[in-house]
Amino acid sequence: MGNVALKGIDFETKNDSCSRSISVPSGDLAFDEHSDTERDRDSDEPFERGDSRHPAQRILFVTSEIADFVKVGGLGDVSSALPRALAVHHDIRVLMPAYREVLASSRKIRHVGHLPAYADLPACEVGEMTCDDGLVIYVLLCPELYEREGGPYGTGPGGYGSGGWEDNDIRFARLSLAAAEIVAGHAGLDWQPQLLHLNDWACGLAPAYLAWQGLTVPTVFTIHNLAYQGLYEASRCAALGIPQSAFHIEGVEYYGKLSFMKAGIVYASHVTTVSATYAQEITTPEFGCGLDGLLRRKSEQGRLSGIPNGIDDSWDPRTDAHLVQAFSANDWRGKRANAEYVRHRFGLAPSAGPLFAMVSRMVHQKGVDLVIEAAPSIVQAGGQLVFIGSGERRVEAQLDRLAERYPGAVGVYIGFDEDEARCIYAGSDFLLMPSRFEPCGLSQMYAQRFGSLPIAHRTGGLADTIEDGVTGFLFDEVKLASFMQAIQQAFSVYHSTELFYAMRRAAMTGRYHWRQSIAPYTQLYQRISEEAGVEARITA
Ligand SMILES: Nc1ncnc2c1ncn2[C@@H]1O[C@H](COP(=O)(O)OP(=O)(O)O[C@H]2O[C@H](CO)[C@@H](O)[C@H](O)[C@H]2O)[C@@H](O)[C@H]1O
Repeated sequence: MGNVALKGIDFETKNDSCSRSISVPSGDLAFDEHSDTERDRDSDEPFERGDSRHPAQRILFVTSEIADFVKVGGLGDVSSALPRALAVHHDIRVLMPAYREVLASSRKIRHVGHLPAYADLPACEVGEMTCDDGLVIYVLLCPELYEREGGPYGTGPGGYGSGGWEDNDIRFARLSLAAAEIVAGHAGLDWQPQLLHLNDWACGLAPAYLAWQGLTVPTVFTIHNLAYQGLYEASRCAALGIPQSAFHIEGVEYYGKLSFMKAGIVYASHVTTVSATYAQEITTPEFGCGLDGLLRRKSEQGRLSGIPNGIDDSWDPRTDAHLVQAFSANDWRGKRANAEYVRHRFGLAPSAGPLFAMVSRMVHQKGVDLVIEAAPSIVQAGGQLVFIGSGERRVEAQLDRLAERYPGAVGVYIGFDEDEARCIYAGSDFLLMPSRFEPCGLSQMYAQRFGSLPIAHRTGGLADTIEDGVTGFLFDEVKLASFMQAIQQAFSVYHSTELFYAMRRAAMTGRYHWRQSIAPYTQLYQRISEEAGVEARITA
């Protein structure tokens, strides 16, 4: 079809089983080699450093993983990309534990601070490292807590859930307290943040430690996944320096246990999550993980909001050096080269049928059980499947059995490999994402950018970032019948080449860039700083 502009054109598939029409979104879809990315850059950058209407602030972004060194899932991506996006306007620095991977990197670490022991939390040093692009990362040097063989959360699959380190309460209370001490100016650094941006349960105690010290510091607590809460026995409070008076329903107590996640929600100035739909969903019993009442209250007070994640410039099929062949929209030969590579890599037979992929932590949340159930029908209809991920051992074993049952049609790689993941997004035709819940989801955005149409449950960020029948397919119920309907539509579209390519092109123009997050975060930082009575200093 060449470089056609689809503005205003409705594609009507001739196939009955997929008779919806697609009106291709976002105006001008004419592709040229410089298309959307450059246009986005011009239009989505709302603030300049020194914009007096929105004072720049000194922000400490606290995280338990960052893709530069160690990534278990989406939080690693966010921690790497969001501070860099916000740095166009703010003086933002990162704090994280000095894991083995951090120490093994070639970056120089300068000792800049010291934090004394507190309760059972050991003393530690603060190191400072500077990335090539100037991002400053403070690392918490405490070898007995962080320097060990295994993932950031434990030795278990994917690092989450079972198999967590036994002293995770101490490890992440230490991280939280360090953040509180740095913002209070007690670490001896020559830089003092005005605001803390905390992420997930591992940093949840930070606003609580501040509150218990009587300090009013603006804090944002971002929930990336409410299902992982950091729950510990009540008897651990003393070891973590948590006052007995805080162990009640309005404090850190959660059904008789201590909850780091709840501490973050209760004590932070503002709670965000990573999509508008998930922000609403977590106020309901179905998605609230027992915290929906508290979150409803936060929402009613205007202290809960959803700011969607984005993707960074590295996710661009025209320039991504990880790919076997770079490609742009309409250059389907380039995309096919990646498909051939993936087929070869996963031992699949050459095929003219569609290639379905799942790139995910293999856990209940992600609905991998549904994909396993759907697999025989997909294969029977002429499709092939590749899986890359790790997670629950039982699920991994099921995937291995599936691959044995369908040699040449199903390929499985149990493990984590970002390079391969990128090739899979580039080579696949459809990405399967039947998540039971999904706070935002990055994989579906990466897939769209790489011309792989997501087939996803209409929930959380998936509902917000996929346009059903335009850039992917959404289904309503986490049930095989509902999922299969969407898969059948995908097959129909695949066999209707013109429509398929139009959807691919529409998906590839998705405007999910971090630049779009700068304004909402900046406005939020400003608001809570004003509320906390903190004068945000203008740093021109
Ligand atoms: N085997 C493998 N090899 C290589 N890469 C792999 C991989 N398995 C997964 N990945 C990568 O890990 C990331 C997964 O991120 P997601 O946001 O989709 O989900 P996750 O549940 O981890 O994140 C949580 O936090 C993020 C961030 O806020 C939310 O978007 C999300 O909804 C929430 O569940 C993607 O970059 C994906 O490519």
